[in-house]
Amino acid sequence: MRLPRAAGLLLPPPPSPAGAGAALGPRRGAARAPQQLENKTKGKLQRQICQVVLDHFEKQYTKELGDTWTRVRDVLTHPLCWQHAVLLNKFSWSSELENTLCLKGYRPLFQETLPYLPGSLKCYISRTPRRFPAQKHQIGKLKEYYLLNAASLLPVLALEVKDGEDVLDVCAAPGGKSVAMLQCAYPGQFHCNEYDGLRSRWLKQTLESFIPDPLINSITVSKLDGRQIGDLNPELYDKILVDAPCSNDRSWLFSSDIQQTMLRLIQRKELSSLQLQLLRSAVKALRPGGSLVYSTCTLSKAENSDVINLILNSCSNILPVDISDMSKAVSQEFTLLSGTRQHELLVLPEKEKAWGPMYVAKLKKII
Ligand SMILES: C[S@@+](CC[C@H](N)C(=O)[O-])C[C@H]1O[C@@H](n2cnc3c(N)ncnc32)[C@H](O)[C@@H]1O
Repeated sequence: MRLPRAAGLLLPPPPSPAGAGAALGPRRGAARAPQQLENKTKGKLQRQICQVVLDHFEKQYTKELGDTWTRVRDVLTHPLCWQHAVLLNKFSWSSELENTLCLKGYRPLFQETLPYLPGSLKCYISRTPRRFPAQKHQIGKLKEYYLLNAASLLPVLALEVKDGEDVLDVCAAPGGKSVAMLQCAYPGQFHCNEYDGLRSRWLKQTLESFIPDPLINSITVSKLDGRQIGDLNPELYDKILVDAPCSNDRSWLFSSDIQQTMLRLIQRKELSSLQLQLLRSAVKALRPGGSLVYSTCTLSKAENSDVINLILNSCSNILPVDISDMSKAVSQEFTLLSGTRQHELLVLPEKEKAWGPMYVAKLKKII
């Protein structure tokens, strides 16, 4: 089955292996073939930046982020400096894998004390942008690790899922954050939802690749419009993740279909309204006393703090939750936008810390 690429957890193609052509040796006459092969490979790997999107972002993010945007743009437009993290699967743990990672220069991502960091959540990163090979799906065999943008773990850590809690992942495909939550705790009910049919199949396949049998049977996977879940399942969950559909700055910058790109840019304004509706639905689905985390992988203020302000100003039973202790604890590994409020953070990609963009906000329901 050929599956679409992930939104939010996508990684760039790996850097071209050094000297790929040269490795074939210096035979005269044959010299052009490896060079051509190398150029062809490079061509595939060096994806084209979509100028329309870059111009659009340039205008908006210069206004919103000032000089910071220039540094972020330098990372976003150079996939060869993008990094990836290796999230270990506790259900298929291998000491050999950890040894290999260490030998290859990887180290554990979280070395500081965080307000919430279950020992079972293990993630390795490398300073250099090399890519660890992805594992193929094999029927009957669990995968040992998941490759992801390390910032994708921050919404999961902010949610603080504990054993026995009823959890909903509203926009779950391809499933990276669902898998990460299941590394942290054994929820009572775990409900993963994805509206898009194809992506929902992808989500199922991710869960089957990482989660063992008795546990996978207790997970509900649905294909609902997340905007309806609040009415269908009112006050059912202790913890909810709304990892919303968003502009996805990283992948939009490399769009190759100009018509689709123009349409996306025109429809971009409507994303905030969809995000707000998903949040309102999540608020309904939350039990009093429960909490939710909202996240996106865009820098856009309209899709981040503006959406959170709207929900805070329109729902009297919703309060912001202070996540500044977590922000402080992760500030060694992630570059965070300064001046955000205590209930939110924005990860800015930077050289050698090329994680994000990732916006995270935490809210709780009081009655
Ligand atoms: C940012 S991605 C989620 C990534 C996922 N949480 C992960 O970590 O792998 C957002 C997802 O929301 C889905 N989506 C879009 N509209 C939706 C809706 N109305 N209800 C539920 N999901 C929706 C998209 O198809 C997309 O898969």
